[in-house]
Amino acid sequence: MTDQHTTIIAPSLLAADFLHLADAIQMVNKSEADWLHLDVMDGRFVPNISYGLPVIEQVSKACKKLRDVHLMIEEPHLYIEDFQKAGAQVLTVHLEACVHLHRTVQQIHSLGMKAGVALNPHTPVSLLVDIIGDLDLVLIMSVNPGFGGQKFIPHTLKKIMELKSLVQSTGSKALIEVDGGINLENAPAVIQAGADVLVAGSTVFHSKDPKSTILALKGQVL
Ligand SMILES: O=C(CO)[C@H](O)[C@H](O)COP(=O)(O)O
Ligand SMILES: [Fe+2]
Repeated sequence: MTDQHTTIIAPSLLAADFLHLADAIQMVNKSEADWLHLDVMDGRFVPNISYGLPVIEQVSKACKKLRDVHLMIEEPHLYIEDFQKAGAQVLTVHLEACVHLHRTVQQIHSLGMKAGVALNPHTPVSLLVDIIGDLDLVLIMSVNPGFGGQKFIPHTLKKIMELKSLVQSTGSKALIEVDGGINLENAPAVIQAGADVLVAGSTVFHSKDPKSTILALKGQVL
């Protein structure tokens, strides 16, 4: 999607203190984070409900970083324009939730957003062969979607490598984003496997010094 040499860090607001969202956004604005990751859960595609359009609209007004919206919802095609109006800049839908994935990607692009497709841990990378050329981003779920604070599933490292080969062999511009259970211990291996973007919720927002943790995730210790 963009020429970049350092890893993009996208803190996930899911792990922030919801009573003090403004503080969390100011921290992200002042940090070396590149994006803000926003997780939308509908209680149907995943067994949890997070936050939705009104929250993203307000967050977008205050957030100076790129808004990376991860839709864990059924029938996401019904809400593409709503999320664009709320301030989404990258909009990621789950392959498992889309019957007409190509049409949904076209819809996202027609509204001026970057389009991402997310894969659950059990969904093979090979299912992307006929869509990879149209994507700006692929999100590899490294936990089962629905909750923050879960443990990284090790076999997803192999999927990141498979996706990297697919991206390189097809000349796709898609960035590889990895989401779930990322911490300071596993981040180097995830980057080594081919990740361009690391999502980190608990590791950033539950740390004593979130700004330093963001730098450390990038491999630049303060
Ligand atoms: O999509 C998600 C969960 O479905 C979140 O982005 C992810 O879990 C981030 O949280 P953590 O870094 O705490 O695992
Ligand atoms: Fe996410």
